[in-house]
Amino acid sequence: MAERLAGKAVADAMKEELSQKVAAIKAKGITPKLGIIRVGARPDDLFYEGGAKKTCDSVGMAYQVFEYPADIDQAAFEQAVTAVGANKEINGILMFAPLPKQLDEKKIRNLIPVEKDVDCMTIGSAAKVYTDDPTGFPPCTPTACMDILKFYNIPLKGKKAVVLGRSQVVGKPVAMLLLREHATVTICHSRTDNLPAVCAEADVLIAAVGRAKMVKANYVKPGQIVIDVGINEDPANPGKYCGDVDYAEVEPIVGKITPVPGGVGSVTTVVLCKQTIQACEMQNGLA
Ligand SMILES: Nc1nc(=O)c2c([nH]1)NC[C@@H]1CN(c3ccc(C(=O)N[C@@H](CCC(=O)O)C(=O)O)cc3)C=[N+]21
Repeated sequence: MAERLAGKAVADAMKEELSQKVAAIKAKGITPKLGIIRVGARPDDLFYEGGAKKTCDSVGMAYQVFEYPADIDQAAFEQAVTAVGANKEINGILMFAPLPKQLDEKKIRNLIPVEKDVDCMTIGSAAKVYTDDPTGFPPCTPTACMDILKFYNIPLKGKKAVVLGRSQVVGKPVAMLLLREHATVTICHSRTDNLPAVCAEADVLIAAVGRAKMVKANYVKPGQIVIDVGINEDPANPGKYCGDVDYAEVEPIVGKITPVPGGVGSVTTVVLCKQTIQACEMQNGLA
C-alpha cells in the first residue's frame, strides 16, 4: 500500500508561511493583490476562481475579479487587459484560459506585464522559466508539483523523472523545474514507443496527459513516486472527477502517490497566491 501524498498538508504549511509574509508586507502599508480576469462564466473557471478567492482570504491578501461578457470583441478586451496590467494596485494576474474563440489568445496573453504574470501566460515568462531566471513565474500547476515533492522530502538529484505529457502548461515547464533539481528527465507522450515501459522506469512519474485513468499497473513499479496532475471527468462517476492515473490499480504497487482530488489541484491556488506575493515583493523592492 502506497503512502498518500495529500495536498492539504502542503497547502496548510504554505498558507501558514504566506500569512506571516502578508502580515509583514501589510505592516509596510502594502497589501498584495491578485487580479482575476474572466471572460464569460465557464464552470471550470468559476470553480478555480472560488478556490483562489478562498485562499487569498485565508492568507490575508486582496483580490479583484475583472469580468467581461463572453462575446467581448478583440479591441475591447485588449484595452481591458492592458488596463488591468497597468493598474498599480494589482501585483499578479490570473487570466482564465482558454479564451472564447473570437479572441486572439496568443496576442492577448502577451499584453500581461511579465512581472505580473503569475501563471506563465506570456512568452516573456516562458523564456525566463526555460533560462532558469528566478524572476519568471512558472505556471502554478508545475510549481505545485515541485512544492509537493519538496514538502515530502522526495529526493530528485540524480533520480530518473519521467514526465508523461508535453503541454505548454504542465509537461514542458515541469520538466525544466525537475532539471533545476538535478533530476534526469524524460518527456514522453501518447506517441512514445513502448510508453508503459518508459514510464515504469521512473523513480518519479509525473502524469500530465489529460486522459482519465490512462496510467495502469503496467506503467509503474514498486517504490515509485507518482504525481497525478490530471483533472478529468470520471467516466465511471458522472459529476465527479479523476486523475490521469488509475488509482485503484496503481496505488497497491507504488511507493507514494498523490490522490485526485486532494492532491496537486489542491495546492495550485496556494501557489497562485505565493507567486502573487513574490511579485508584490519584487515590485516594491522588498525581495
Ligand atoms: N490560466 C488558467 N490557469 C489555470 O490554472 C486554469 C485556467 N486558466 N482555467 C480553468 C482551469 C481549471 N483549473 C482547476 C484547478 C484546480 C482544480 C481542483 O479541482 N482543485 C482541487 C479541489 C479544490 C477544492 O475542492 O476546492 C483538487 O484537485 O483537489 C480544478 C480546476 C485551473 N484552471
